[in-house]
Amino acid sequence: MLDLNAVSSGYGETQVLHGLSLRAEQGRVLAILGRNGAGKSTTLKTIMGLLPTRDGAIRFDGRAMPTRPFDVVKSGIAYVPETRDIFPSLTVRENLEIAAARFGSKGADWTLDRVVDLFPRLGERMKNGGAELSGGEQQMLAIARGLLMNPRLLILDEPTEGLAPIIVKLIHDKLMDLKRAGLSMVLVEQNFGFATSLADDVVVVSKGQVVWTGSPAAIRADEDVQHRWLGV
Ligand SMILES: Nc1ncnc2c1ncn2[C@@H]1O[C@H](COP(=O)(O)OP(=O)(O)OP(=O)(O)O)[C@@H](O)[C@H]1O
Repeated sequence: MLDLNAVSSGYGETQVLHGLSLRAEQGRVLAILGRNGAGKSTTLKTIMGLLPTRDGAIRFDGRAMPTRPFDVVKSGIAYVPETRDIFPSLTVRENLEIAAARFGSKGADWTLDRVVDLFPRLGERMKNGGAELSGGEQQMLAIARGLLMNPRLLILDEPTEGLAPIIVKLIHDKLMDLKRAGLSMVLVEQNFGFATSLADDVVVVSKGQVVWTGSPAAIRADEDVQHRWLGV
């Protein structure tokens, strides 16, 4: 579904990805793991067109990925950034409506009602401003907004960062529901247990390259790999 072939990218003079290759398969969850600074977020930003691909190629469903972020989203990829990026001065409803109006389509699968069914808490907070939400509620809103873009692939950067264990479990269960419903996902996550229990496939990134590929069961069983590449 999504293919990165020897992709290089970075910030100004700093090259961060050095020929990174990976594949995310249709209907599966791919977890990208690695230490801080390995290049995981940079990989996601490059996929989304927020950073230009300097070398190599990205393909989505066999076609060259568009270069503008707007066109990447239009092609069917929604991105939930680490910073969540909700509009703090708009209400929950307005945050959702903007996403639906900009990227939704008539007869689309995901509607306001459906994301509120998934996250009832958001239904209770519809009139609250983005800035009034807890971290967990902001994450729910960021995911709901992504879904309203009706993606074929949902990309999440550290969805559990800074959240209390009970909210981490809630987010886990919701993402599991989405996975069971057949949604393809790419997940960057520091929480090893969270990532390996959701994922079907795992890649480990170090210094801007993929250094290990395998199944969640294989990496859970391999303390050497965990120690060497994740510092677990
Ligand atoms: N805006 C930026 N300008 C310059 N360098 C950056 C920028 N953002 C990240 N970097 C550098 O790129 C490298 C990879 O960062 P990246 O955010 O992709 O790491 P990561 O694997 O996602 O880790 P983390 O969990 O810390 O986010 C790091 O060395 C980082 O300092």
